[in-house]
Amino acid sequence: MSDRILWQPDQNRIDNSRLMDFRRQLATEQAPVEADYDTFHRWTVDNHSEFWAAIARYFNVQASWDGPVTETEAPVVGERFFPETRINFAENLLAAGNPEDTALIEHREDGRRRTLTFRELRRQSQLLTGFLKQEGVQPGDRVAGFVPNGIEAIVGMLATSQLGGVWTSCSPDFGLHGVIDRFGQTEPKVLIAINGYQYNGKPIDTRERVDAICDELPTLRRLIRVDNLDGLPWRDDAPGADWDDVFDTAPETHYTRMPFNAPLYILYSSGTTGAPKCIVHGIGGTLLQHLKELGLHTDIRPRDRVFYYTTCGWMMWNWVVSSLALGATVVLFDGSPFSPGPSVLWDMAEREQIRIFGVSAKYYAACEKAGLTPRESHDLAHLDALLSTGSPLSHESFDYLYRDVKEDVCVSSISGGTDIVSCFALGNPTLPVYRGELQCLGLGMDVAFADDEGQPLPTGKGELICRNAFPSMPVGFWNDPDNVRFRKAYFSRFPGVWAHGDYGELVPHEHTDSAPAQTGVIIHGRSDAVLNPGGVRIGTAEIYRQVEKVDEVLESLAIGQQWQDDVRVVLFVRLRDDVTLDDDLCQQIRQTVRQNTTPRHVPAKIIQVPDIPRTLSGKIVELAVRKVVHGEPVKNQDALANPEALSHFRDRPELKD
Ligand SMILES: CC(=O)CC(=O)O
Repeated sequence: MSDRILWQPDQNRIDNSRLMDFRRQLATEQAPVEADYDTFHRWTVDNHSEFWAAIARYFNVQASWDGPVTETEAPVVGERFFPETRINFAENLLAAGNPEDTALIEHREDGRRRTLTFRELRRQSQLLTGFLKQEGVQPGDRVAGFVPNGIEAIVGMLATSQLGGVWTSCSPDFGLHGVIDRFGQTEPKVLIAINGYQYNGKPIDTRERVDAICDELPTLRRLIRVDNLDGLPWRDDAPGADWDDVFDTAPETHYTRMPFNAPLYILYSSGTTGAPKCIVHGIGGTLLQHLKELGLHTDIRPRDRVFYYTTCGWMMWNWVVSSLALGATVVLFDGSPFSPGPSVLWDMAEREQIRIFGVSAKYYAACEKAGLTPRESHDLAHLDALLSTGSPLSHESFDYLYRDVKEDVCVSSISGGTDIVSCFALGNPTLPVYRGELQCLGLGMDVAFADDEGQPLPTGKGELICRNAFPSMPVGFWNDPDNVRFRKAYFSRFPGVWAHGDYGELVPHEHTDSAPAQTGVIIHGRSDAVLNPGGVRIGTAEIYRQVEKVDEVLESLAIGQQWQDDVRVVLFVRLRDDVTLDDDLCQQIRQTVRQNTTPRHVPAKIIQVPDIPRTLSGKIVELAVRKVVHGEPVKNQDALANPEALSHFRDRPELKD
C-alpha cells in the first residue's frame, strides 16, 4: 500500500456495496463493471439522462413518472430534470421503511432518549398534515421550524411536504434578527417553535424570542408550541396550539404529488456578507441526489443506524434526514457534542450501534486535542464509515481517526454545501482512502478545478466548477424574479458553468498492483478567503493544517492583510487555556509551516486571540475578520454564533507595523 493510502475496502466489501450492485445493473460496453470508478463516473456525466433515470429506478422512487429526464440537453442554467413528473417527498421517505422498524432515535445532552418506528412517524406526520391543512396551509405555502434537531423537526418537515408545502428551519441558537432576516423573507404561514433547550448544561429560554418572531411575521396564521424543556410554561395568552393538541385532528393520508421541481426546502446562506440568500431546493432533485449520495457513495441500507451531528440550521440536517428514504434509522442528537462529557457522541455511537457516523472536521480535531481514544474506550464494532465536513479534514485528523478511532473504517470527507444541499466530492465504499483527500467526485457531476479563465486544470489548484446540470441545483432563490441574483451568485464568474467558490485540486492516482486508478480531491478552502502574498494563491486550509499540528494551538484563522502594496499573511491562534504565545511558540509555528509548505505560506504576524468568530453552523469567518482588520464594517453580525469575538481583531497594534 502507498504510504498515503490509509484504508482499502476488501473485495467482499466492494462486491457487496450498493455502488457495485448499481454498476452491475447499469453495466454498459463503455463502462463495464470491471472498469475503474473514473471511467464509470465519466459515463454518468456523458449519459446523464440515462444515469439519473437509473437512480430513480434503482431506488424505487415513487412518483407519477412522465415525459423526458431533462427538458433540453442544453447548458446547465435552467435545465430542469423530469419536468413532467409529479412526486411527493414525504411519501418517499415514509414508504421505504418497514412499519415496525425504528425510523428515528433521538438523544439530547440531558440524557432524554426517544424513538419512533416508521409506523409511528407516518402516523404523526399524517396527523400534523391534517392540522396544517385545517389551518389553511396549501401546496407552496411555507411552514417554518424554530426547532432543535429532534423528532418534531422531522415530523414538521414531513407533514409540510406531504401536502406539497415548503419547509424552512432555523435552529434555536439563532438570534431574533437572524431568524427574522430569514423567515421574514420566506413568509411562513405556520411556525413550529420550542420554549427552550439545553446547551452545554445550561437551560436556554426561547419564549421571548418566539413571541418577538411571531410579532415580526405578519404572514403567520398559527404558532405550534413545543414544550421542549420542562418548567418554562408558555404565556397564557400566547396565541397558538400545543404540539400534543395538534394530534387530535383527523389524519390526512393523501400525499399530494407536486411537480418534480416544485420547492421542497428553503435553505439560507450564512448571511455573513449581507442578508442571507434564500436558496430554494426542488422536491425530486433533492431526493434523487440524496439517494445517490447516501445509497451509493455512503452505502446506506435499510435498518442502518445513521448519525450526523447537525442542527436544523445546516444543510447536513436535510441531507441526513433523507436516509429515511433508504429505510435507515436516523439518529438525532441535540446539545453540545462535549456535554455532559467529551465522549458523549462516542457513547451514543456505541449504545445505538451506529454504522455511519458524521460530524464536522473540527469535532475530530477537537477530539484529538482532548486526547480521546474511542478505539480503546468504546466498542465501535458496528462502525463502518466516519464522515466529515464543514471544513477540510486535515491529514492529521485522517491519521487520528485510523489510529485512535478505528482501523477498519471508511473515512469519507465530503464537500458541497447549502447551495446544492449535497456534495460535489465525497465518499466511496469501493475505493481506497488517501490521507488528506476526498475519495472521488460525485456520480453524474461534471466537476473540475479551473484556472482564472475557467479552463479546467488536470492537476493543480483552481476554482471548483461544475459543467453540467445536476438535479439538486437550486430551482432558484426566493423572491428573485428572472433569477437575476441566482445567476449572479453562481454563473457570473464563468458563464454557463457553476462556480462554487471553493478552491481545490484533483489528485489523480494511477492504477497499481495494489490499488485501482482513482482521482481524489483536495479542498484548500473558500476561494474568497484565498491569500495572495506576492501574487501566490494560498488556500487557508493549507496553513491551518500545519498550524493545528502544534499541540498548543486549538484553532487558527488566517487572513491576508493589505500591507505596503502587497499582502501579508496574518495568523490568529486560539491556544490551550494555560498557554501564552511567546517567541518560542511563534518560532515553532513558523517552522512547522515553513518545513511542510513554502516560505510564502509562513505568517508574517502571529497573534493570540481568546476566541475565533464562527457562523451558526460552526465555520470560521475569515472574511469578517479580514474586514475588521481593515477597518471595514461587518454587516449582519447576527449570522455569527459569537459576534463578540470580532472585537479581538479590531485595532490590533501588532498589525500597525
Ligand atoms: C457537504 C458540505 O459541504 C457541508 C458544508 O460544509 O456546509
